Amino acid sequence: MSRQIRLNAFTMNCVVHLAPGQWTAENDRSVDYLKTGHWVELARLLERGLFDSLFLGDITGIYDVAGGSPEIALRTAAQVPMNDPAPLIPLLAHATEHLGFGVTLSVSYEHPYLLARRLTTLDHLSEGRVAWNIVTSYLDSGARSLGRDALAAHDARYDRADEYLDVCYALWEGSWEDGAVVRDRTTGVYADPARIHPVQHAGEHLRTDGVFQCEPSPQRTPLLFQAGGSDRGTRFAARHAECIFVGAPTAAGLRRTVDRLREALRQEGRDPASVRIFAMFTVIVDETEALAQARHDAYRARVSYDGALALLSGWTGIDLSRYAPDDTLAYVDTNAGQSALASFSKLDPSRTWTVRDAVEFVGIGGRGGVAVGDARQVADTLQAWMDETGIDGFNLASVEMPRTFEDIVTHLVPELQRRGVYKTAYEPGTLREKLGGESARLQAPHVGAAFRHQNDGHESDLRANDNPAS
Ligand SMILES: Cc1cc2nc3c(=O)[nH]c(=O)nc-3n(C[C@H](O)[C@H](O)[C@H](O)COP(=O)(O)O)c2cc1C
Repeated sequence: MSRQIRLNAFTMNCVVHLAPGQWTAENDRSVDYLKTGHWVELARLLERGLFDSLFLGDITGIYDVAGGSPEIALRTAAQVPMNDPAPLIPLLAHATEHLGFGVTLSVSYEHPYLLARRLTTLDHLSEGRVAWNIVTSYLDSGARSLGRDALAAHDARYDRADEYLDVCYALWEGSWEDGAVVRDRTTGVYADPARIHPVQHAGEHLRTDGVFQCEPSPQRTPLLFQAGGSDRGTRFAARHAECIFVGAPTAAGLRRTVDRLREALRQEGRDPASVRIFAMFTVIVDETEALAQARHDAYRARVSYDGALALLSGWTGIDLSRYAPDDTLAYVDTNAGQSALASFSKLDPSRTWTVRDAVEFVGIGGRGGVAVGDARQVADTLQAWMDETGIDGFNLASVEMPRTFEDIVTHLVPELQRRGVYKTAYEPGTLREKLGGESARLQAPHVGAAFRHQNDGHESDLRANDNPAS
């Protein structure tokens, strides 16, 4: 039987996500990102299309690498202005029943105690439908805005992130035992203090000493997503991620990334098939191939080259405005996102990219593949990418908001269902269970499961510093 294709919608709480220039079209609703009704309608549309989740990217800082200033990004709205994604989630959870919500939160600028509390709150209010996209942040402008001299070194960001995750696991899994919440109206006891444990951690980067402030949410640890593809990022993903988000413009390049990730999972002692890998992708689908092509041509004509240049320069950390458009992109290690530059250089040696090629490519859908056609053609392409690369599904970006997602729900989803490669109903349970997890909670051999309090169901005699985060 053909493998099931999973779909998430990939967007950000802003005007321009991965399609600079498109907001200027009369029918495009991207500027409505400030309105609650816009988001509620989008979430309901995605749920009608049985998407697994609305995946919200986020960045800290603005794109000021191109031209050495924020001018281009501000003028073209290239991921600025950008609102906070997290407050959307309770609103959208209330408007839907099954749709999951991926939220990007950086580990670089806030203490894990606060971030863990925010995610627990979201997991409660969505009844277990939250995923966390763990990022370490790659913009120097963000570091400076938050009072740092500069962005921390690339691999050091991941080292600190490893410790950060250990503190989060201890808070989510180890502080409150199952059964600690008694809620006994007769005795007036809400929680049993004997079953609630302070987390004591004094590590290289982080310290905490205290009881977690929140009672356990349905998933405790939210479903964990990660998206960094450098060598160090891949090791981080292999240790923590339950879902991995990758982006490469060609199937051959993507295959290399996926193979590397599955191998890293094996080395980490995890079943490589237990982690779901999603590829960034853009679909332009319509009733006929001619209609889809015409739409694609119109989109191409509207791409803001400057906006795309600002994005790609920010992702790679290289000011591409300083190069001639016909210069070839070559790989160098940078302190920003290493995998972004690799996508357009060393990842697929069969293809060379000039600066212009890469910027124009990024103008529709970022670093991911693009499929244009009628439903059968697009379904063929998605199935071919699944087979060729070994991914589990796609994070689909929009070009025209919300038309791209409307067309997917109207044309593509029924075609995938007819082929038996797409669900016809949601699975019950939390987001982790809907995505194939055996339980709402993290399970061994995932590293986070080891932080669970071992004494569930019995009188506690554990000292807090028995906790593995100590
Ligand atoms: C598909 C994809 C999506 C990403 N989305 C975000 C995001 O929303 N916010 C963010 O700060 N970083 C995002 N990143 C960047 C990564 O989290 C990471 O910081 C960056 O790729 C640098 O790490 P690397 O050198 O290991 O690739 C994304 C990366 C990829 C590949």
